[in-house]
Amino acid sequence: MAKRSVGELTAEDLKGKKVFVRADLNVPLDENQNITDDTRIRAAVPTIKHLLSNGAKVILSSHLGRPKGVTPKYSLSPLVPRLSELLGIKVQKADDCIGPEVEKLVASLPDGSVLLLENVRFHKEEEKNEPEFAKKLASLADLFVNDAFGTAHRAHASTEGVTKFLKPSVAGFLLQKELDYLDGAVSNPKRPFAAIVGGSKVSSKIGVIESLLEKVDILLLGGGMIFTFYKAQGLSVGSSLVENDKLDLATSLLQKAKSKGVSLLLPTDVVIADKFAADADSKIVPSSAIPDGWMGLDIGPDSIKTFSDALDATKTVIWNGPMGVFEFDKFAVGTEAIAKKLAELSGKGVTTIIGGGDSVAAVEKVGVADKMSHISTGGGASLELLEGKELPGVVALDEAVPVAA
Ligand SMILES: Nc1ncnc2c1ncn2[C@@H]1O[C@H](COP(=O)(O)OP(=O)(O)O)[C@@H](O)[C@H]1O
Ligand SMILES: O=C(OP(=O)(O)O)[C@H](O)COP(=O)(O)O
Repeated sequence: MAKRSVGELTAEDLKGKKVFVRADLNVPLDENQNITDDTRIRAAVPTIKHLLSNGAKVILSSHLGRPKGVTPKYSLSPLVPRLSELLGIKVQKADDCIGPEVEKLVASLPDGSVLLLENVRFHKEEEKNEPEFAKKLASLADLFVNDAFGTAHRAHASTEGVTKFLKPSVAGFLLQKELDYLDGAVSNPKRPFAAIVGGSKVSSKIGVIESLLEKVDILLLGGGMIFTFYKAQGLSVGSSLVENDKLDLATSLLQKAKSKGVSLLLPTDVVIADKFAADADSKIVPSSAIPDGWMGLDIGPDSIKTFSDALDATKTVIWNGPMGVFEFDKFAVGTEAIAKKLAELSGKGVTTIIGGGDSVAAVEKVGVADKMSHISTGGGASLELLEGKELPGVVALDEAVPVAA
Protein backbone atom coordinates (compact mmCIF):
# COMPACT_ATOMS: atom_id res chain seq x y z
CA MET A 1 0.00 0.00 0.00
CA ALA A 2 1.36 3.42 -0.91
CA LYS A 3 2.19 5.76 1.90
CA ARG A 4 1.24 9.39 2.31
CA SER A 5 4.11 11.59 1.16
CA VAL A 6 5.56 14.80 2.57
CA GLY A 7 5.11 16.20 -0.94
CA GLU A 8 1.36 16.34 -0.30
CA LEU A 9 1.88 18.72 2.62
CA THR A 10 1.71 22.36 1.58
CA ALA A 11 2.31 25.68 3.32
CA GLU A 12 -1.24 25.44 4.65
CA ASP A 13 -0.32 22.23 6.50
CA LEU A 14 3.21 23.28 7.41
CA LYS A 15 3.47 27.00 8.12
CA GLY A 16 4.58 27.49 11.73
CA LYS A 17 4.26 23.74 12.44
CA LYS A 18 6.86 21.77 14.35
CA VAL A 19 7.83 18.75 12.28
CA PHE A 20 9.72 15.81 13.76
CA VAL A 21 11.90 14.50 10.93
CA ARG A 22 13.66 11.15 11.42
CA ALA A 23 16.54 10.89 9.00
CA ASP A 24 19.36 8.36 8.73
CA LEU A 25 22.40 10.57 9.20
CA ASN A 26 24.53 7.59 10.22
CA VAL A 27 27.56 8.68 8.21
CA PRO A 28 31.11 7.36 8.53
CA LEU A 29 33.51 9.58 10.53
CA ASP A 30 37.30 9.28 10.63
CA GLU A 31 39.38 9.40 13.82
CA ASN A 32 39.31 13.23 13.71
CA GLN A 33 35.50 13.26 13.47
CA ASN A 34 35.59 14.30 9.80
CA ILE A 35 32.76 12.98 7.62
CA THR A 36 34.25 10.60 5.04
CA ASP A 37 31.04 10.10 3.02
CA ASP A 38 28.20 12.63 3.22
CA THR A 39 25.79 10.73 0.93
CA ARG A 40 23.20 10.18 3.65
CA ILE A 41 23.24 13.87 4.68
CA ARG A 42 22.78 14.98 1.07
CA ALA A 43 19.99 12.44 0.63
CA ALA A 44 18.07 13.96 3.55
CA VAL A 45 18.19 17.51 2.16
CA PRO A 46 15.19 17.53 -0.27
CA THR A 47 12.70 16.68 2.48
CA ILE A 48 14.13 19.22 4.91
CA LYS A 49 14.19 21.95 2.23
CA HIS A 50 10.57 21.24 1.31
CA LEU A 51 9.56 21.68 4.94
CA LEU A 52 11.64 24.84 5.40
CA SER A 53 10.39 26.49 2.24
CA ASN A 54 6.84 25.95 3.48
CA GLY A 55 7.55 27.68 6.77
CA ALA A 56 7.89 24.65 9.05
CA LYS A 57 10.17 24.31 12.08
CA VAL A 58 12.24 21.16 11.56
CA ILE A 59 13.21 19.06 14.55
CA LEU A 60 15.74 16.70 13.04
CA SER A 61 16.56 13.35 14.63
CA SER A 62 18.97 10.54 13.80
CA HIS A 63 21.17 7.89 15.30
CA LEU A 64 24.90 7.54 14.63
CA GLY A 65 26.61 4.20 15.15
CA ARG A 66 25.56 1.79 17.86
CA PRO A 67 26.41 3.59 21.14
CA LYS A 68 25.66 2.05 24.50
CA GLY A 69 24.53 5.11 26.41
CA VAL A 70 25.98 8.61 25.99
CA THR A 71 29.23 8.27 24.02
CA PRO A 72 30.89 11.53 22.84
CA LYS A 73 32.43 9.96 19.75
CA TYR A 74 28.92 9.19 18.50
CA SER A 75 27.66 12.77 18.93
CA LEU A 76 25.90 14.32 15.94
CA SER A 77 27.81 17.61 16.47
CA PRO A 78 30.34 16.96 13.65
CA LEU A 79 27.42 16.90 11.20
CA VAL A 80 26.24 20.46 11.91
CA PRO A 81 28.63 22.36 9.57
CA ARG A 82 27.90 20.14 6.54
CA LEU A 83 24.18 20.14 7.21
CA SER A 84 24.19 23.95 7.53
CA GLU A 85 26.18 24.26 4.31
CA LEU A 86 23.85 22.00 2.34
CA LEU A 87 20.70 23.68 3.67
CA GLY A 88 22.07 27.21 3.38
CA ILE A 89 21.03 28.08 6.95
CA LYS A 90 22.64 27.86 10.36
CA VAL A 91 21.46 24.60 11.92
CA GLN A 92 21.11 24.65 15.71
CA LYS A 93 22.02 21.60 17.75
CA ALA A 94 20.61 20.34 21.05
CA ASP A 95 22.70 18.38 23.58
CA ASP A 96 19.99 15.77 24.04
CA CYS A 97 16.91 14.60 22.17
CA ILE A 98 14.35 14.98 24.98
CA GLY A 99 14.05 17.03 28.19
CA PRO A 100 13.51 20.62 29.32
CA GLU A 101 16.54 22.10 27.52
CA VAL A 102 15.39 20.61 24.22
CA GLU A 103 11.84 21.84 24.85
CA LYS A 104 13.17 25.37 25.44
CA LEU A 105 15.11 25.31 22.16
CA VAL A 106 12.06 24.02 20.30
CA ALA A 107 9.87 26.76 21.80
CA SER A 108 12.20 29.47 20.54
CA LEU A 109 12.65 27.99 17.02
CA PRO A 110 11.68 30.48 14.31
CA ASP A 111 9.68 29.29 11.28
CA GLY A 112 11.94 27.92 8.53
CA SER A 113 14.73 26.76 10.86
CA VAL A 114 16.29 23.45 11.90
CA LEU A 115 17.13 22.05 15.32
CA LEU A 116 19.26 18.91 15.19
CA LEU A 117 18.67 16.67 18.19
CA GLU A 118 21.51 14.68 19.75
CA ASN A 119 21.97 10.99 18.85
CA VAL A 120 18.67 9.35 19.70
CA ARG A 121 20.47 6.09 20.60
CA PHE A 122 22.08 7.80 23.62
CA HIS A 123 18.84 6.67 25.29
CA LYS A 124 18.48 2.89 25.50
CA GLU A 125 14.69 3.31 25.25
CA GLU A 126 15.12 4.19 21.55
CA GLU A 127 16.08 0.68 20.40
CA LYS A 128 13.62 -0.87 22.86
CA ASN A 129 10.90 1.23 21.26
CA GLU A 130 9.59 2.25 24.69
CA PRO A 131 6.26 4.07 24.32
CA GLU A 132 7.04 6.59 27.09
CA PHE A 133 10.23 7.62 25.31
CA ALA A 134 8.47 7.76 21.93
CA LYS A 135 5.82 9.94 23.53
CA LYS A 136 8.46 12.36 24.81
CA LEU A 137 10.02 12.63 21.35
CA ALA A 138 6.60 13.09 19.79
CA SER A 139 5.62 15.77 22.30
CA LEU A 140 8.22 18.07 20.73
CA ALA A 141 6.31 18.30 17.45
CA ASP A 142 2.97 18.53 15.62
CA LEU A 143 3.60 16.00 12.87
CA PHE A 144 6.07 13.32 11.78
CA VAL A 145 8.08 12.75 8.63
CA ASN A 146 10.10 9.55 8.33
CA ASP A 147 12.90 9.86 5.78
CA ALA A 148 15.26 7.36 7.43
CA PHE A 149 15.21 4.59 4.84
CA GLY A 150 18.46 3.05 6.12
CA THR A 151 16.80 2.52 9.52
CA ALA A 152 13.29 1.68 8.31
CA HIS A 153 13.84 -2.02 9.09
CA ARG A 154 14.19 -1.14 12.77
CA ALA A 155 11.08 -0.78 14.93
CA HIS A 156 12.60 1.88 17.17
CA ALA A 157 10.98 4.73 19.10
CA SER A 158 12.00 7.42 16.60
CA THR A 159 11.11 5.37 13.51
CA GLU A 160 7.99 3.47 14.57
CA GLY A 161 7.01 4.43 18.13
CA VAL A 162 6.43 8.13 17.45
CA THR A 163 3.81 7.39 14.78
CA LYS A 164 1.44 6.33 17.58
CA PHE A 165 1.52 9.87 18.96
CA LEU A 166 1.90 12.09 15.90
CA LYS A 167 -0.58 12.54 13.07
CA PRO A 168 -0.06 12.86 10.25
CA SER A 169 2.96 10.55 9.97
CA VAL A 170 4.19 10.67 6.41
CA ALA A 171 7.04 9.43 4.21
CA GLY A 172 9.90 11.76 3.25
CA PHE A 173 11.14 12.09 -0.34
CA LEU A 174 14.12 9.76 0.16
CA LEU A 175 12.04 7.02 1.77
CA GLN A 176 9.54 7.37 -1.05
CA LYS A 177 12.24 7.15 -3.74
CA GLU A 178 13.80 4.07 -2.15
CA LEU A 179 10.40 2.36 -2.04
CA ASP A 180 9.61 3.38 -5.61
CA TYR A 181 12.77 1.68 -6.86
CA LEU A 182 13.35 -1.22 -4.47
CA ASP A 183 9.70 -2.14 -4.15
CA GLY A 184 7.96 -0.55 -7.14
CA ALA A 185 10.49 -1.16 -9.92
CA VAL A 186 11.30 -4.62 -8.60
CA SER A 187 7.66 -5.74 -8.20
CA ASN A 188 6.56 -4.29 -11.50
CA PRO A 189 9.71 -4.18 -13.63
CA LYS A 190 10.23 -3.36 -17.26
CA ARG A 191 11.30 -6.73 -18.68
CA PRO A 192 13.55 -8.53 -19.22
CA PHE A 193 14.44 -8.07 -15.57
CA ALA A 194 17.81 -9.29 -14.27
CA ALA A 195 19.22 -9.54 -10.77
CA ILE A 196 22.89 -9.84 -9.96
CA VAL A 197 23.54 -11.26 -6.52
CA GLY A 198 27.01 -11.59 -5.05
CA GLY A 199 28.67 -11.13 -1.69
CA SER A 200 30.27 -13.60 0.62
CA LYS A 201 27.77 -16.25 1.66
CA VAL A 202 24.65 -17.97 0.37
CA SER A 203 23.26 -17.99 3.90
CA SER A 204 23.03 -14.18 4.04
CA LYS A 205 21.37 -13.97 0.62
CA ILE A 206 18.94 -16.95 0.66
CA GLY A 207 15.93 -14.72 1.32
CA VAL A 208 16.88 -12.34 -1.48
CA ILE A 209 17.58 -15.10 -4.01
CA GLU A 210 14.32 -16.89 -3.21
CA SER A 211 12.30 -13.72 -3.42
CA LEU A 212 13.99 -12.57 -6.65
CA LEU A 213 13.45 -15.99 -8.28
CA GLU A 214 9.73 -15.16 -8.17
CA LYS A 215 10.28 -11.96 -10.13
CA VAL A 216 13.30 -12.01 -12.42
CA ASP A 217 13.91 -13.40 -15.91
CA ILE A 218 17.67 -13.66 -15.43
CA LEU A 219 19.68 -14.28 -12.25
CA LEU A 220 23.46 -13.88 -12.28
CA LEU A 221 25.36 -15.17 -9.25
CA GLY A 222 28.88 -14.20 -8.22
CA GLY A 223 30.99 -13.69 -5.10
CA GLY A 224 31.90 -16.22 -2.45
CA MET A 225 28.50 -17.94 -2.57
CA ILE A 226 29.14 -19.55 -5.98
CA PHE A 227 31.44 -22.17 -4.52
CA THR A 228 28.61 -23.66 -2.49
CA PHE A 229 26.68 -23.99 -5.77
CA TYR A 230 29.69 -25.57 -7.52
CA LYS A 231 30.21 -28.06 -4.73
CA ALA A 232 26.50 -28.91 -4.76
CA GLN A 233 26.98 -29.76 -8.45
CA GLY A 234 29.87 -32.08 -7.62
CA LEU A 235 32.75 -29.77 -8.61
CA SER A 236 35.98 -29.39 -6.64
CA VAL A 237 36.32 -25.97 -5.06
CA GLY A 238 39.79 -26.20 -3.47
CA SER A 239 39.94 -24.00 -0.38
CA SER A 240 37.28 -21.54 -1.60
CA LEU A 241 34.61 -20.29 0.79
CA VAL A 242 31.98 -23.04 1.08
CA GLU A 243 28.98 -23.52 3.35
CA ASN A 244 28.72 -27.28 3.60
CA ASP A 245 25.39 -27.08 5.41
CA LYS A 246 23.87 -25.18 2.47
CA LEU A 247 24.59 -27.67 -0.34
CA ASP A 248 21.01 -28.99 -0.45
CA LEU A 249 19.71 -25.47 -0.39
CA ALA A 250 21.92 -24.52 -3.36
CA THR A 251 20.60 -27.53 -5.29
CA SER A 252 17.02 -26.60 -4.50
CA LEU A 253 17.59 -22.98 -5.60
CA LEU A 254 18.97 -24.24 -8.92
CA GLN A 255 15.92 -26.47 -9.33
CA LYS A 256 13.57 -23.67 -8.39
CA ALA A 257 15.14 -21.41 -11.04
CA LYS A 258 14.62 -24.14 -13.63
CA SER A 259 10.99 -24.71 -12.68
CA LYS A 260 10.29 -20.97 -12.75
CA GLY A 261 11.93 -20.58 -16.17
CA VAL A 262 14.55 -18.20 -14.73
CA SER A 263 17.85 -18.17 -16.59
CA LEU A 264 20.28 -18.66 -13.68
CA LEU A 265 23.90 -18.16 -14.67
CA LEU A 266 26.87 -19.17 -12.55
CA PRO A 267 30.37 -18.01 -13.56
CA THR A 268 32.08 -20.43 -15.97
CA ASP A 269 35.58 -19.36 -14.96
CA VAL A 270 37.12 -17.95 -11.83
CA VAL A 271 40.22 -16.12 -10.68
CA ILE A 272 41.90 -18.26 -8.06
CA ALA A 273 44.51 -17.35 -5.46
CA ASP A 274 47.01 -19.33 -3.41
CA LYS A 275 46.07 -17.37 -0.27
CA PHE A 276 43.51 -14.83 0.91
CA ALA A 277 45.68 -11.74 0.44
CA ALA A 278 46.07 -8.70 -1.80
CA ASP A 279 49.46 -9.97 -3.01
CA ALA A 280 48.43 -13.59 -3.56
CA ASP A 281 49.55 -15.46 -6.67
CA SER A 282 46.60 -15.76 -9.01
CA LYS A 283 45.46 -17.49 -12.16
CA ILE A 284 42.32 -17.93 -14.21
CA VAL A 285 40.79 -21.40 -14.45
CA PRO A 286 37.50 -22.92 -15.61
CA SER A 287 35.04 -23.33 -12.72
CA SER A 288 35.44 -27.09 -13.07
CA ALA A 289 39.20 -26.99 -12.57
CA ILE A 290 39.95 -25.37 -9.22
CA PRO A 291 43.02 -27.18 -7.83
CA ASP A 292 43.40 -28.21 -4.20
CA GLY A 293 44.91 -25.48 -2.06
CA TRP A 294 43.61 -22.64 -4.26
CA MET A 295 40.61 -20.45 -3.59
CA GLY A 296 38.32 -18.56 -5.96
CA LEU A 297 38.32 -14.82 -5.26
CA ASP A 298 36.75 -13.34 -8.42
CA ILE A 299 34.80 -14.23 -11.52
CA GLY A 300 36.90 -14.74 -14.67
CA PRO A 301 36.93 -12.97 -18.07
CA ASP A 302 34.66 -15.50 -19.83
CA SER A 303 32.08 -15.04 -17.10
CA ILE A 304 32.32 -11.26 -17.36
CA LYS A 305 31.62 -11.59 -21.08
CA THR A 306 28.70 -14.00 -20.58
CA PHE A 307 27.20 -11.83 -17.83
CA SER A 308 27.62 -8.66 -19.93
CA ASP A 309 25.95 -10.29 -22.93
CA ALA A 310 23.05 -11.48 -20.78
CA LEU A 311 22.63 -7.98 -19.34
CA ASP A 312 22.55 -6.42 -22.81
CA ALA A 313 19.04 -7.77 -23.33
CA THR A 314 17.59 -6.34 -20.12
CA LYS A 315 15.41 -3.34 -19.28
CA THR A 316 15.75 -3.47 -15.48
CA VAL A 317 18.73 -4.66 -13.43
CA ILE A 318 19.16 -4.84 -9.69
CA TRP A 319 22.53 -5.57 -8.13
CA ASN A 320 23.35 -6.67 -4.58
CA GLY A 321 26.77 -7.90 -3.52
CA PRO A 322 30.23 -7.84 -5.14
CA MET A 323 31.42 -10.46 -7.65
CA GLY A 324 34.68 -11.04 -5.82
CA VAL A 325 36.97 -9.80 -3.07
CA PHE A 326 36.95 -6.31 -4.56
CA GLU A 327 38.80 -4.87 -1.55
CA PHE A 328 41.94 -6.43 -3.13
CA ASP A 329 42.68 -4.71 -6.49
CA LYS A 330 43.79 -7.98 -8.05
CA PHE A 331 40.34 -9.50 -7.42
CA ALA A 332 38.22 -6.42 -8.13
CA VAL A 333 38.07 -6.87 -11.92
CA GLY A 334 34.77 -8.76 -12.06
CA THR A 335 33.00 -6.36 -9.70
CA GLU A 336 34.36 -3.32 -11.54
CA ALA A 337 33.36 -4.76 -14.92
CA ILE A 338 29.78 -5.24 -13.70
CA ALA A 339 29.72 -1.68 -12.33
CA LYS A 340 30.90 -0.33 -15.71
CA LYS A 341 28.41 -2.49 -17.58
CA LEU A 342 25.52 -1.16 -15.49
CA ALA A 343 26.70 2.41 -16.09
CA GLU A 344 26.72 1.71 -19.83
CA LEU A 345 23.23 0.17 -19.71
CA SER A 346 21.91 3.14 -17.70
CA GLY A 347 23.04 5.38 -20.55
CA LYS A 348 20.88 3.29 -22.87
CA GLY A 349 17.74 3.74 -20.76
CA VAL A 350 17.94 0.56 -18.66
CA THR A 351 16.75 1.03 -15.06
CA THR A 352 19.75 0.17 -12.87
CA ILE A 353 19.29 -0.23 -9.15
CA ILE A 354 22.12 -0.76 -6.67
CA GLY A 355 20.71 -2.41 -3.59
CA GLY A 356 22.96 -1.05 -0.87
CA GLY A 357 25.91 -2.60 0.94
CA ASP A 358 29.25 -3.32 -0.69
CA SER A 359 27.94 -2.96 -4.25
CA VAL A 360 27.50 0.76 -3.53
CA ALA A 361 31.16 1.00 -2.47
CA ALA A 362 32.15 -0.79 -5.69
CA VAL A 363 30.12 1.55 -7.90
CA GLU A 364 31.64 4.53 -6.11
CA LYS A 365 35.16 3.13 -6.43
CA VAL A 366 34.72 2.87 -10.20
CA GLY A 367 33.33 6.43 -10.28
CA VAL A 368 30.03 5.54 -11.95
CA ALA A 369 27.64 6.18 -9.04
CA ASP A 370 26.01 9.16 -10.75
CA LYS A 371 25.18 7.01 -13.79
CA MET A 372 22.86 4.60 -11.94
CA SER A 373 19.09 5.04 -11.80
CA HIS A 374 19.09 4.48 -8.07
CA ILE A 375 21.63 3.73 -5.36
CA SER A 376 20.11 2.72 -2.08
CA THR A 377 21.21 4.48 1.12
CA GLY A 378 20.34 1.41 3.19
CA GLY A 379 22.19 -1.92 3.21
CA GLY A 380 20.14 -3.94 5.69
CA ALA A 381 16.91 -2.13 4.84
CA SER A 382 17.23 -2.71 1.09
CA LEU A 383 18.06 -6.38 1.66
CA GLU A 384 14.96 -6.85 3.82
CA LEU A 385 12.82 -5.07 1.25
CA LEU A 386 14.20 -7.25 -1.54
CA GLU A 387 13.49 -10.31 0.60
CA GLY A 388 9.85 -9.22 0.52
CA LYS A 389 9.75 -8.23 4.19
CA GLU A 390 7.75 -5.29 5.41
CA LEU A 391 9.73 -2.49 7.03
CA PRO A 392 8.25 -1.41 10.38
CA GLY A 393 9.23 2.23 9.86
CA VAL A 394 7.23 2.23 6.63
CA VAL A 395 4.27 0.13 7.78
CA ALA A 396 3.60 2.59 10.62
CA LEU A 397 3.12 5.59 8.30
CA ASP A 398 -0.27 6.87 7.13
CA GLU A 399 -1.70 5.30 3.99
CA ALA A 400 -1.86 7.48 0.91
CA VAL A 401 -5.29 8.91 0.30
CA PRO A 402 -6.61 7.15 -2.84
CA VAL A 403 -7.08 9.52 -5.75
CA ALA A 404 -10.72 9.62 -6.84
CA ALA A 405 -11.25 8.03 -10.28
N1 LIG B 1 35.04 -15.30 -3.70
C1 LIG B 1 34.96 -14.71 -2.50
N2 LIG B 1 35.51 -15.29 -1.42
C2 LIG B 1 35.42 -14.68 -0.21
N3 LIG B 1 34.79 -13.52 0.02
C3 LIG B 1 34.23 -12.92 -1.03
C4 LIG B 1 34.27 -13.48 -2.32
N4 LIG B 1 33.60 -12.65 -3.17
C5 LIG B 1 33.19 -11.61 -2.43
N5 LIG B 1 33.54 -11.75 -1.15
C6 LIG B 1 33.33 -10.80 -0.05
O1 LIG B 1 31.97 -10.56 0.18
C7 LIG B 1 31.89 -9.39 0.95
C8 LIG B 1 30.56 -8.73 0.74
O2 LIG B 1 29.57 -9.65 1.07
P1 LIG B 1 28.15 -9.22 1.60
O3 LIG B 1 28.31 -8.50 2.89
O4 LIG B 1 27.31 -10.43 1.56
O5 LIG B 1 27.69 -8.20 0.46
P2 LIG B 1 26.91 -6.82 0.59
O6 LIG B 1 27.62 -5.99 1.59
O7 LIG B 1 26.96 -6.22 -0.78
O8 LIG B 1 25.53 -7.21 0.99
C9 LIG B 1 33.04 -8.52 0.53
O9 LIG B 1 33.77 -8.14 1.66
C10 LIG B 1 33.85 -9.43 -0.39
O10 LIG B 1 35.24 -9.37 -0.14
O1 LIG C 1 23.98 2.02 8.49
C1 LIG C 1 22.87 1.47 8.61
O2 LIG C 1 22.60 0.25 8.10
P1 LIG C 1 23.43 -0.50 6.90
O3 LIG C 1 24.87 -0.59 7.35
O4 LIG C 1 22.76 -1.85 6.80
O5 LIG C 1 23.27 0.32 5.64
C2 LIG C 1 21.70 2.16 9.24
O6 LIG C 1 22.05 3.45 9.72
C3 LIG C 1 21.11 1.30 10.35
O7 LIG C 1 22.03 1.14 11.38
P2 LIG C 1 21.90 -0.09 12.38
O8 LIG C 1 22.18 -1.36 11.60
O9 LIG C 1 22.90 0.17 13.48
O10 LIG C 1 20.46 -0.10 12.90
